[in-house]
Amino acid sequence: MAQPSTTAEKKEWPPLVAAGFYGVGVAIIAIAAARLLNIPQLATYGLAVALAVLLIGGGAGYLVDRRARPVRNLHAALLPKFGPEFQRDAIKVGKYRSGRPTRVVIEYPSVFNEREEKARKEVRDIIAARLGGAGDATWDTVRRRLVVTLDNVAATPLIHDSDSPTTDVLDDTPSRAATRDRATGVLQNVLGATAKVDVEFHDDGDGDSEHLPVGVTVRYPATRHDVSPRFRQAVLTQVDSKVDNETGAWRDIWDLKNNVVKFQPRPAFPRNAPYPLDRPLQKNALPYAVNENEVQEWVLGSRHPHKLVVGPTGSGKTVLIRNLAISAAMQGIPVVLCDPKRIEYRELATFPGILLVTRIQDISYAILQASDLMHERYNLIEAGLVEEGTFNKILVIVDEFIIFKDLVNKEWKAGFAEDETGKPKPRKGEDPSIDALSNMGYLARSADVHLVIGMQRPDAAILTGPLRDQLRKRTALDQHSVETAKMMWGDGRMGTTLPSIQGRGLSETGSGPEEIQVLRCLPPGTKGHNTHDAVMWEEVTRRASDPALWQDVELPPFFEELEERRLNAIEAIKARYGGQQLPGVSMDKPALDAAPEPDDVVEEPAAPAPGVADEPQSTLEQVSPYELQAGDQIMVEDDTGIPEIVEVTDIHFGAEDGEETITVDYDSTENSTKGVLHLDPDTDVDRCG
Ligand SMILES: Nc1ncnc2c1ncn2[C@@H]1O[C@H](COP(=O)(O)OP(=O)(O)OP(=O)(O)O)[C@@H](O)[C@H]1O
Repeated sequence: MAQPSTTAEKKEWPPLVAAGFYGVGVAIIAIAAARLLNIPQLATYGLAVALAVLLIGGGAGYLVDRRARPVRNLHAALLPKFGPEFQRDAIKVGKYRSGRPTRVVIEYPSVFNEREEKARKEVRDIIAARLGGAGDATWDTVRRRLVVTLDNVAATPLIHDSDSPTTDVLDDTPSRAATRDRATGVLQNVLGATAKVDVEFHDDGDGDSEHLPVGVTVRYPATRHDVSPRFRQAVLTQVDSKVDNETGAWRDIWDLKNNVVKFQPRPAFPRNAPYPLDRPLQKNALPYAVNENEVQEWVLGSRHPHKLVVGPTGSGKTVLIRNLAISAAMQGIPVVLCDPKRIEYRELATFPGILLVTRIQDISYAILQASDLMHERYNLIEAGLVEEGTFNKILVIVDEFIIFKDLVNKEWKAGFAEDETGKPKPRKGEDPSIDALSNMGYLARSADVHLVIGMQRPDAAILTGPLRDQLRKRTALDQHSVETAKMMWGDGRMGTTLPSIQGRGLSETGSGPEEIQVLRCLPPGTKGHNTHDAVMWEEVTRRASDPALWQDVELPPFFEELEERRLNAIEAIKARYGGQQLPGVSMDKPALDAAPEPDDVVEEPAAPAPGVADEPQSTLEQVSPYELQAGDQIMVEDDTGIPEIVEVTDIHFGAEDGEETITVDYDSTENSTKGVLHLDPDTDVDRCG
């Protein structure tokens, strides 16, 4: 229904009637003049002129009217779309062929939203129906002008936005037309209303998939945003989420010079990407994943000095960090691998070049030692004895950083410092290793010390603190929460549509965050380990064991010291359990037995080691120091951080400077020594049940 016009329309007479009025007028004037002037011939001439006016004026008027009629009809039909502001003179016909318009320029009012594909299509359809023929519509959004060029011999009245492939559009089935509209709408929304979207389908596509596109090409108006990886990722996310294809995902290929982006169905991403043993390792490059096209490596250097790995339990974080550790070891780069969860990297305990540190105090010590080494290297550079960047590289990995920080700070606060008089006093602040680690973030790169920080979820202290810029080489595994996406990539949409596949995530690849699959290299004893993994692990171990690799590498002295502590701690534990090894824990080199394929692997509950299950197990319970009694067995750590069980012989309660004090005398059964322990009244103690 046409809306009523606010401007009064002029009454227009049909051309013949109007010419008749003029003719009669001329005849009346001629007759009147003949009578008045008494010249009878005037009436004869006048009637002849009136007849001529009637015939010529009527004919010409009819022709003019015939030309103007389509425009008039078009105006009436477009009025509901463009609103009352839209005047008839806003439609100008540039060219006619055989009396029908072939080029029309329409100036549309500002109320019309040409960004909506649906609205544009309605306008195009009206023009096609009123003017007939097929053609192009070009929208000039700045001047609010629509230029339509028509080939009015075409049988099917259809107008498409310019640059769309006319023949394809004409061949579209309704479902393909719907896909084309959808893709066009989605892409014009993000790349501008004048973006030209060309959607391709299989020539012979039929059945359920006939409407699924096999390619989309977009020519978009020049924009400064397209150089931003984040913008490009956002465009891809839109297409991925809103336009279907056969593989379920798209890849984007940008031609920034020509403002063109092509989308192609992305081949299914591999669930398993074996560690590329055939590929020669580039110097200081640690392979860890594949993106869609190639192996991703972290090149230890000043561009990306340190790496952050985020992944919830079971996402494949351990596998990724293990890849980094073994890649480094295979190049003769010593690795300090700190694992506060203690059992994630057991198989690396015997791996050449890798120092596995699992006890909280040892991890703190290892970090402080690495920090000292870094400062020592600075001394050497400053003294002109060694050139910057020429030391042996060292990789320091702290997995489960948040857990470590929490535990080490608890222990720090539970300990005592001495005041000026030598009396114990509570410690304040954080364990020194936390500060040392933060300083290493800034300084370590020049000393060829590189850090890997692993954690289950992004930690604001790391990602907003001073380490942030040093940790640009990031990987986040698993489908992201909005929070993770924001903290890791500054965009709450990134990674939120990732499939939940072990080892799948987003990684900073140099051209922005990209989807990756972590390389598979599973040692014996890990879930899913099969015969291929066994062969691979044997080869990886063989390569890292090459003596030529290590002959010029000087391992820092704390490597030996901490390794000895670890072995001593294990021996102490074995001794406590009568020399029996705990179920599932093996310090021996793993046997490379044939194992089932990954899909068939069913986790068997670990069988208890012979003898162990039958023996009464000691359990630890946390009790307040006030509950302790003489004769209780409690767990303490010696000066080097090795845990041992001791027997309480006496307890003294007192007060100093208004603060309660608790002192415990004990006997160490393992070392046959006596000792004294100062306990914090608010901190629980591990008592053996
Ligand atoms: N990239 C991968 N390729 C093949 N399998 C993988 C991959 N990543 C993980 N897996 C499988 O998932 C299991 C668990 O992975 P991983 O131990 O790395 O998890 P996680 O994130 O460290 O979790 P948690 O902290 O609980 O140990 C592996 O033992 C392996 O079977």
